[in-house]
Amino acid sequence: MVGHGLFSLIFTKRIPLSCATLTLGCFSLSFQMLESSSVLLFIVFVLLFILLLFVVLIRKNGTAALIWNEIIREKITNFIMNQSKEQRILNFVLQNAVRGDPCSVLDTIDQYCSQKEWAMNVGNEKGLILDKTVEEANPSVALELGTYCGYSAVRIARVLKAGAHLLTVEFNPEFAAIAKQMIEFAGVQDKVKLLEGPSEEIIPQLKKKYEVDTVDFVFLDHWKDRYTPDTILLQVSLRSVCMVTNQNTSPKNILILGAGET
Ligand SMILES: C[S@@+](CC[C@H](N)C(=O)[O-])C[C@H]1O[C@@H](n2cnc3c(N)ncnc32)[C@H](O)[C@@H]1O
Repeated sequence: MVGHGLFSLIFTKRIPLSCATLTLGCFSLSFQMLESSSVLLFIVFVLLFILLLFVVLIRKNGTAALIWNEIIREKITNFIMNQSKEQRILNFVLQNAVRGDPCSVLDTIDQYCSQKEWAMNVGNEKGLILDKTVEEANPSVALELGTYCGYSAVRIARVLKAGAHLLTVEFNPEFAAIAKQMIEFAGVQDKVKLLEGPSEEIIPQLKKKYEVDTVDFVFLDHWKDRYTPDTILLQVSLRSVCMVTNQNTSPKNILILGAGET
């Protein structure tokens, strides 16, 4: 009807042609706008729905929460702050812990990781079992595979007897650099030697390069696919007495923290 009226107006020349073209253009434009705004609205609605689903998933599902926190959120924070999570942990310790006090360093790391960002330290709960196991083994030479930021290295070093020392192995250069600063700040640097490199290369060199004949205590806390091969390597290369791990996928005769003896 509207179209017919417009055409009759144009053909009876009651309005100029350019004006009619403009009116028609306005009509089609507003129709297109209406169409595109409803498409836009639909897209916004779908995105909001996906977001809602994602939030529910993160709250209900541990894996989704881990993916969100460890991959997406952490990458975004790293990008915005131009800094890694491990660097943020170290900075928090440098600003809030007491220099030369290992317990204060451990408490500060625990505080940061429980309140701000989760990190793969052994933590206080398993840490208490680790302390007890080290004290019982009373090692002269202890070995840790997987230093990360140095949390467990500080933990082990602070309960070692006088004259004893810990060798800790880390293949990630960034983590190794952070752990060195953490160990120094905690004041246990005289008891800890950080060996940078993959465990599979370091273990066979322990005897010749680092003059280690026996390790009295081993804490396996690196990637779990290396547990069995590194245990075998340790048995071939050295005499190791007490082995402790943080995971339940380890070889037999190794104490699993929090799970008793296997
Ligand atoms: C679970 S974290 C260690 C946490 C640390 N023990 C603590 O409780 O503070 C595992 C660490 O092992 C290191 N790692 C994994 N495989 C390794 C290997 N084959 N040699 C040396 N380091 C390794 C990783 O880079 C990571 O920093």
